[in-house]
Amino acid sequence: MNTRRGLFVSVDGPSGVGKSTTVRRLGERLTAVGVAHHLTAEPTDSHLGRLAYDAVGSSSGPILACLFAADRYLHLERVIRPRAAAGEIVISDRYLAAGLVMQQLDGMKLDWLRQVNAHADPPDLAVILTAEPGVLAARLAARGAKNHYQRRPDISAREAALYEEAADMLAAAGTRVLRLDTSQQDAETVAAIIHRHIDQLQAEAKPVVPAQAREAQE
Ligand SMILES: Nc1ncnc2c1ncn2[C@@H]1O[C@H](COP(=O)(O)OP(=O)(O)OP(=O)(O)O)[C@@H](O)[C@H]1O
Ligand SMILES: Cc1cn([C@H]2C[C@H](O)[C@@H](COP(=O)(O)O)O2)c(=O)[nH]c1=O
Repeated sequence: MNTRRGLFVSVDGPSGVGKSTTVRRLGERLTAVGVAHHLTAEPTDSHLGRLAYDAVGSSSGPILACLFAADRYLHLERVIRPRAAAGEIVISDRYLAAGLVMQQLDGMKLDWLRQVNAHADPPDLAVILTAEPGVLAARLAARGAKNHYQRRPDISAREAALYEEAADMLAAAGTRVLRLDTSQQDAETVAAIIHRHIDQLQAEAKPVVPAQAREAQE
């Protein structure tokens, strides 16, 4: 029986900073040491996630904010909460911070975005990947833009500043935030740092005591 407590870790950060690459590397590391985990992402591949994804570029800020938040709530109900409760390490490529940042680029105010997302569980660890704007722009150019946000000329500096602000806000609200500057560190090194923090969080968490063992102790 798995007696370790599950954890929910989100990985966010500006366009092209390396979220997907880092999450994949982290998954490989956890697999190598036999830790039960689940890699997931937002938008999800549910009907709501597809609706949100397809609306990017053609819908206004309020519509996008509500669609992405609805997908987030479904993600929590169907994937994040049940899997973490079953003892898995759930790692999401984009989560709440994306909702607080991307829709500001669509003209929405941060306070309103917080309210729309008020019922989204805080992650046990919110990783915010950062890099110098010049590095971000170079990574985006090398990989290629995937959406209309990434084709804006000043996107890297603007997003980097908004993620800093979102990280401050999450930390002030009591969420454990890990900011990692990836400008000089490859994805493997970044994944190894996150892995160490996950180990630390698990060591701090009380193990789940199965009911029978608890009764025997009492
Ligand atoms: N730590 C790193 N150092 C250098 N290059 C990296 C690092 N992490 C990722 N990359 C490279 O940067 C590019 C963007 O990476 P990736 O697609 O993982 O970013 P992303 O943040 O998931 O992008 P998006 O915001 O579009 O979802 C890729 O070419 C990837 O190989
Ligand atoms: C969670 C979330 C996502 N978005 C946008 C940002 C991108 O355009 C896509 C995600 O695609 P990627 O492959 O991860 O780059 O969705 C958003 O606007 N708001 C959100 O909350």
